[in-house]
Amino acid sequence: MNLVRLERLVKRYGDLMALDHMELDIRAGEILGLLGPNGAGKTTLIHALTGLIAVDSGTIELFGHAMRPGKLEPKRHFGLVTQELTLFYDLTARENLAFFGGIYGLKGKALQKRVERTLQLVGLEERADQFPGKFSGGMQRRLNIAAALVHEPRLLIMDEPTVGIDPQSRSYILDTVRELNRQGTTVLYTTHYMEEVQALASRIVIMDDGHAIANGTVDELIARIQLEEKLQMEVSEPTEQLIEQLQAIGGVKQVKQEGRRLLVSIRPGADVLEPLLAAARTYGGGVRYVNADKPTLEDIFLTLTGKQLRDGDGGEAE
Ligand SMILES: Nc1ncnc2c1ncn2[C@@H]1O[C@H](COP(=O)(O)OP(=O)(O)OP(=O)(O)O)[C@@H](O)[C@H]1O
Repeated sequence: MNLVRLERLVKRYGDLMALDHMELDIRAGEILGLLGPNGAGKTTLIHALTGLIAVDSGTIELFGHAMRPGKLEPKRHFGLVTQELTLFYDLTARENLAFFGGIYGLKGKALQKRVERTLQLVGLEERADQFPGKFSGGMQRRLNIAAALVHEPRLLIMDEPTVGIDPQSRSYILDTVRELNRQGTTVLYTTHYMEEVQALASRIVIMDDGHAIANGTVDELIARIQLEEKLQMEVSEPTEQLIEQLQAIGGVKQVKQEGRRLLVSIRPGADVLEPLLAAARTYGGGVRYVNADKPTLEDIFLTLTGKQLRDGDGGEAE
């Protein structure tokens, strides 16, 4: 079932097409990773999807309702974690959450229960009565996420929630997203960090120049763009005969020698490990070390867009 369906969305800023016939589905239960370089249109997409801006054309369907600015009903069912923190610094953590819960019409015991549950989920129950100005950057981000969660949305939309925070808070946030998803929340997760999407997302959409250029799991994307796999092998005696034998194995594209190390490029999906090891045993005096490098999302991204993902985001987490 699709919670979100975007069809042929167009958003222009003057001559610039920030969204250029963008298509996107979000399926119930998934963590969808949305990746794109600076200026690809990710934030514009999120703003359009959540009714914060009007689009020029195309359709937006959220939980079966058509979405447009000013429409309230679909807004009850999602939580939005924006890039900028949306917190009140003269309210405590608990009061912040009570405020955001109140906006959604929660009150009394029900509100109190949700606030406590959400504080616990993001690990801030000990800090509940403190003001966010006293928090580390990572803790402020966690409170910001909690503010989007207190009404228990079906869909959580996160726009680069881990930019510029410490590794510990980052890992806490990733764990929280996984836990929420396990409990049934669908997640749209936008990030510059490849490894986050690779670790979290059940499906990935890559966006560039205002539209989707690829869509699938990491394995599907690798298979689709036919990236070669690489294997490093260290042998006791790297003879010429060994290299000839390795090159003759079906599926092996190229063998390069660096001292005792052999770098073997393999056609995608070719099952060559056993014959490689057998040749190395027979003609190379035995194998000392083997390491296989699968193509990463980074490789996929570079191949598809010709761009590095992190050009100038200025907010490395480490
Ligand atoms: N209000 C606006 N007025 C004019 N141009 C805009 C406006 N908002 C966004 N843009 C432009 O639209 C394009 C898409 O921007 P958007 O912020 O959606 O990209 P993004 O993928 O979220 O990038 P980033 O990762 O840098 O946040 C960019 O070229 C941006 O400069």
